[in-house]
Amino acid sequence: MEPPKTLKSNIVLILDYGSQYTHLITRRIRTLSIFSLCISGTSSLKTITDLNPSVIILSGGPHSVHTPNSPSFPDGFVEYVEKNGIFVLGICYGLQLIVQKLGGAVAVGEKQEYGKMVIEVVKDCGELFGGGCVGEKQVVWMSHGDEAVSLPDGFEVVARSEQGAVAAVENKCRRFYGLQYHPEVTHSPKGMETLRHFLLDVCGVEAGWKMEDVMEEEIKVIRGMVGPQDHVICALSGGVDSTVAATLVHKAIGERLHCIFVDNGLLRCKEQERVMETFEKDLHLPVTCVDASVRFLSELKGVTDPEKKRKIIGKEFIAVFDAFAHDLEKKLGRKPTYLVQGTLYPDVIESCPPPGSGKTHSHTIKSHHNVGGLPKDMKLKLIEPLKLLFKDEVRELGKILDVPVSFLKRHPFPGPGLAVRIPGDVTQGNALDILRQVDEIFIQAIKDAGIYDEIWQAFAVFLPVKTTGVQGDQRTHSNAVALRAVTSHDGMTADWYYFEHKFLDDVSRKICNSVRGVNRVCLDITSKPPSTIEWE
Ligand SMILES: Nc1ncnc2c1ncn2[C@@H]1O[C@H](COP(=O)(O)OP(=O)(O)OP(=O)(O)O)[C@@H](O)[C@H]1O
Ligand SMILES: O=c1[nH]c(=O)c2[nH+]cn([C@@H]3O[C@H](COP(=O)(O)O)[C@@H](O)[C@H]3O)c2[nH]1
Ligand SMILES: NC(=O)CC[C@H](N)C(=O)O
Ligand SMILES: [Mg+2]
Repeated sequence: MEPPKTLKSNIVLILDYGSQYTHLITRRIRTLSIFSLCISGTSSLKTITDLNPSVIILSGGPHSVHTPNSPSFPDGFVEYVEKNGIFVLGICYGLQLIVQKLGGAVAVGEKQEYGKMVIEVVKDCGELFGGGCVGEKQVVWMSHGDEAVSLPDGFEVVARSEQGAVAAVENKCRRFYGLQYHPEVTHSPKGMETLRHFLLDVCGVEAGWKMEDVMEEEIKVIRGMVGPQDHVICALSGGVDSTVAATLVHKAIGERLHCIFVDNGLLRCKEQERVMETFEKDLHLPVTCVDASVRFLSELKGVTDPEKKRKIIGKEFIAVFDAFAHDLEKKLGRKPTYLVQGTLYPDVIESCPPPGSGKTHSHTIKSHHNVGGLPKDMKLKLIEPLKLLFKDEVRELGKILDVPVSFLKRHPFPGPGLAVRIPGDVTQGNALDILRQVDEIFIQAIKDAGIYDEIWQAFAVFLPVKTTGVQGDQRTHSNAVALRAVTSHDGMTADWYYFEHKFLDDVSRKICNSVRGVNRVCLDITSKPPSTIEWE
């Protein structure tokens, strides 16, 4: 994206070192009406100077600054920023990079800090948190194993974690600042306030950039891509993303859009019937349902590696879409050339570094079936109008497009469905059947308790272990299941949901009493990070 000319001096440039959250930083800053742009952390000095930023943010990342060949800013960077009065903020790896490059030291920390932490402001009159707040505590989200053990000359510690580790540093004169935690994630409740204060008050950036109207822009792009006679197919899952994507594309090309819902054998209890009914009743979009469960399950038989499972699912989806395009060709006399998917930015971030995004140092966490899981030789060209948006933004867009609230409020359900909730072979024993029953009881209990909307996503997991139980005075050796419910804003970070004990007690008894083959119920109490939301 080209920076707007008029705001050249108000650009916040993000140098990406591979953090899973780099694009959240970009997004959060844009919500402050400040233009921000993300490029690779190892970009040349010329690329950086050409953009003429007023603030540079160095992102987090999976590498350690004390290991050889870890990514860094180019030679001459420090001299350039100091000469031009540019403010630099390092976040996590970025802080460690500043410390190390300017003459301090970073080492593997005595304790690692993952997830929720409390930090305390230890310096009065610091710039990052403003004056007069020494002693103030706040909850922040950490994800690091290294720590700054000695600071470069002129730097001061402004905040420490409750474990005593450096949490924020600054050197006012040289305009270098660092946060060891992630202010950009919503699990750092005061993070946005700190970013706003830093950019507006400390750096003096002027907020004037308005987010373009995504809907109008996307409609223009789609009309430009698809010829006036071309037909397009849309993979519709009944979830929020594909529903919003379909509605948007329908607005752009009308009747030439053909939606397909695939039963891949990995759906939840009665999902096919429920989804088809709601499409017809609420959405008024024509949808063809294809039952492809046999081919998906036979391809998955005996496969235990999570990434292999995801790739197989991605490939099968495309094979089904190709066959649908072929059928349509017979009917319409013209083969659809485009496939609409409701791919979101987090799918892309976690699957692979998107080309041109500057994300060249990140690790692949998992191949989302609709991104990293796609076959290389697929013929249909992709239309993914939501590819740069996060879930909460898609819900906003859905509202503008008048998508019924019933759709927008649905918990996400991944395309690979129950396959990523049965670690190992999905076809083992009657795992799918057991999981469907347990999931149905759990979700119904959540709805009955009136807490569905408080939870971002909830589901059951089939554990491929057998444990000993006593049921009806008989010894049983049956499966265990786990329950997972999380709160989140965009699926990039998540916290586990605090159920009341009575709810858990009721639901656990109900599961063991009604689902044959289960004699133990566990609760997943891990945040993301260190876990991911799905188990595979
Ligand atoms: N059963 C399915 N049939 C057809 N397409 C599907 C199916 N499951 C997933 N897809 C495609 O894969 C994309 C990604 O799936 P994903 O679950 O992330 O999104 P969604 O289902 O649209 O929304 P949500 O995340 O709210 O469930 C979907 O947008 C859709 O294009
Ligand atoms: O359509 C999808 N295809 C996939 O392959 C996939 N993997 C994870 N998810 C969903 O993404 C969100 C984040 O999940 P994770 O923390 O497990 O990565 C959660 O909402 C997950 O349900 C997927 N959605
Ligand atoms: N999230 C990060 O930026 C982590 C930085 C570094 N890899 C560490 O573990 O300390
Ligand atoms: Mg889905």
